[in-house]
Amino acid sequence: QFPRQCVSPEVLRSGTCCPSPTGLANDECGLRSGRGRCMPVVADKRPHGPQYPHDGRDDRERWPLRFFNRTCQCNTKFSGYNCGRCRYGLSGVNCDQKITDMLGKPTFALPYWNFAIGGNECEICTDDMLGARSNFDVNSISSNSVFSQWRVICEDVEEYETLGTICNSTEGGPIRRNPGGNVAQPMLQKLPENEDIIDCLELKMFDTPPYYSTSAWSFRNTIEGYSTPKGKYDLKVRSLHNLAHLFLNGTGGQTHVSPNDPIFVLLHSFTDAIFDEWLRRHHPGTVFYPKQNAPIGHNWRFNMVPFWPPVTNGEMFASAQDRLGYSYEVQWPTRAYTVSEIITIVIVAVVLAVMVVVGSTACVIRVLVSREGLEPLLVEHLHRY
Ligand SMILES: O=C(O)c1cc2cc(O)c(O)cc2[nH]1
Repeated sequence: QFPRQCVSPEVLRSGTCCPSPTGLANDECGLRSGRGRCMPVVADKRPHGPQYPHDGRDDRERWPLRFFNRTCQCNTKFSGYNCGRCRYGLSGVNCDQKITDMLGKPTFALPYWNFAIGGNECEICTDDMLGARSNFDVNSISSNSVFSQWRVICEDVEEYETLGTICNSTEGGPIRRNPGGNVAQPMLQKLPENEDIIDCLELKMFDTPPYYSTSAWSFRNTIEGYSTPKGKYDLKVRSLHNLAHLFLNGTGGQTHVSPNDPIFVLLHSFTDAIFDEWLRRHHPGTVFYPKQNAPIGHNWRFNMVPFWPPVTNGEMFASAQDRLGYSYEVQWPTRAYTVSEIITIVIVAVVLAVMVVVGSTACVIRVLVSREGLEPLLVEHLHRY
């Protein structure tokens, strides 16, 4: 997540990540043209909750101070790690031209993997997409795929945990993947179902105490995949996002290396799209971040990890529309109706149709009657009886 210019040993030692957008000296963060300036990072000092057991040893604490204490702060029209870009909705050399037709014409699209199709096939694991299974080794990617020789970096967890270094390892072995092939754990051999997404979107609460992988009835923990798709917590369950990872059964199923498999990006853009749909149904205002006692990075107004440049969760959830100016145009499947529901719908529709026909016939008779001059007689009749 850090800009490449900031990860050399010297820059890391300095604790300052303030590159220049022009490459000129004394122009860090575009200072010369008023784009931004290099400023101390503000990180919330309140303690995080006790759930995560690596207190004092986790790089995400008080993000991003373990790595950098000075970063670019951009003036209103500018954005990016070096203030070299325009804020969303503006364009031009000086970022002073409004892009007016943003909503009508989306300017970008994200590829995704719809993993909620059930079954034990990885539809996108073909050689013209993310790579088929090798004919010679079930855990490898076919040599006809561009990803067959894709190497894993940062494989060595120990290097990271014992030396406390940022991963700078040389390349490891090739990506491993055997989708749906974990015979020892049949529950991980099947992808999530479409119905699971429909169920998790019904959950109204964004999160619930203890704001962790043990939370029940929490949309966050359910989409993450630590509870049933309806939100019931169960230690043994793996669903949705987690199940898609574990289904891959290889590099993509191991937390510390999974981003090395290019499927990771597609799996996560689909997960994000489900979250986006949840936000649109339940409104961003309902996203609940506790004031304290959430795990690292999750308390209200903490910087989100590992976002760069630093952004607090309050800023992030101000509103997707305000910050980003776009919304998805996704047609989500609705729940399939049962036979008895269909019969009820048909009966209600027929009754309504009959009422409309009878009502309009009565109107026609009434008009005809009044035309014939019989209305006074009719009124008298009604009064009498
Ligand atoms: O065991 C899990 O639930 C699990 C594995 C795994 C791998 C991964 O890369 C993730 O991002 C999540 C995850 N969960």
